[in-house]
Amino acid sequence: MQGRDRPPTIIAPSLLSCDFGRLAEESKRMVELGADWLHVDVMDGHFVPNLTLGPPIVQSLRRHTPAFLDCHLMVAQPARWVADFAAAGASMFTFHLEAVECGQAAVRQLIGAVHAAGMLCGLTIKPGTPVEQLLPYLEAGLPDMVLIMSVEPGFGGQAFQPSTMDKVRFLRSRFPDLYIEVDGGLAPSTIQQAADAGANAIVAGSAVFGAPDPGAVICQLRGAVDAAATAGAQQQHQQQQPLGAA
Ligand SMILES: O=C(CO)[C@@H](O)[C@H](O)COP(=O)(O)O
Ligand SMILES: [Fe+2]
Repeated sequence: MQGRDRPPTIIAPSLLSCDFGRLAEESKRMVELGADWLHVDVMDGHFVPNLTLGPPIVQSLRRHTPAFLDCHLMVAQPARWVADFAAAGASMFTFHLEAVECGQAAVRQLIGAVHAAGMLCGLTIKPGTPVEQLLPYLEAGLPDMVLIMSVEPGFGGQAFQPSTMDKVRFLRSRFPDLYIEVDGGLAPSTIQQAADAGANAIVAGSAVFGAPDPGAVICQLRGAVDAAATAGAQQQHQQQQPLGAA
């Protein structure tokens, strides 16, 4: 997914905030309202203190939608689940760096296994994990995406942590073409901070599903990210002009 240009704006409603009894309809509705991806939060009650869904539900959902399923694995031992998520039809398999206990070699091996299984691979970190821990993998061009958590993983509806945007700024300045996703507390009231920091992929659960007009919220989130990307590109262009050029 890496090229020379800044990656496209992606809005990914988090299905964690939908009515799970109507998962297929809600997924279709989000795509019709302009969602680019569907964000699927997988929690195991161990890595995080909450329990959600696993491969059988992803497989059922896949029968109802061709949408990009952006699976965020908040699980211990993510390597155990690669084959099952691939078979279920997951598009992106994003795992937590904190969940891999055996060091850099194990992380590299897991990224390779995700790719070999036919999925894109994302790497994610909690708010307390230093962003530098991602660098060995990014410098080697291994993950397709980085997910910067802007809340402690485990629950929807938490308050956005603005300090986590420093990590996004840091990554965007070094990797202009990297897919950088942010997740947690994103809403019309907080999107500007994520957009200005350089995030291109936005996960939003409660702000979208809790809104009277979810389509308008998707549109607002997209507008803020697009505008910040355009402003950033203009600034870069001006900086590249020789002194005295118009
Ligand atoms: O991964 C998570 C929570 O752990 C998220 O994907 C949440 O589902 C986002 O929900 P909001 O903060 O947008 O309500
Ligand atoms: Fe998530």
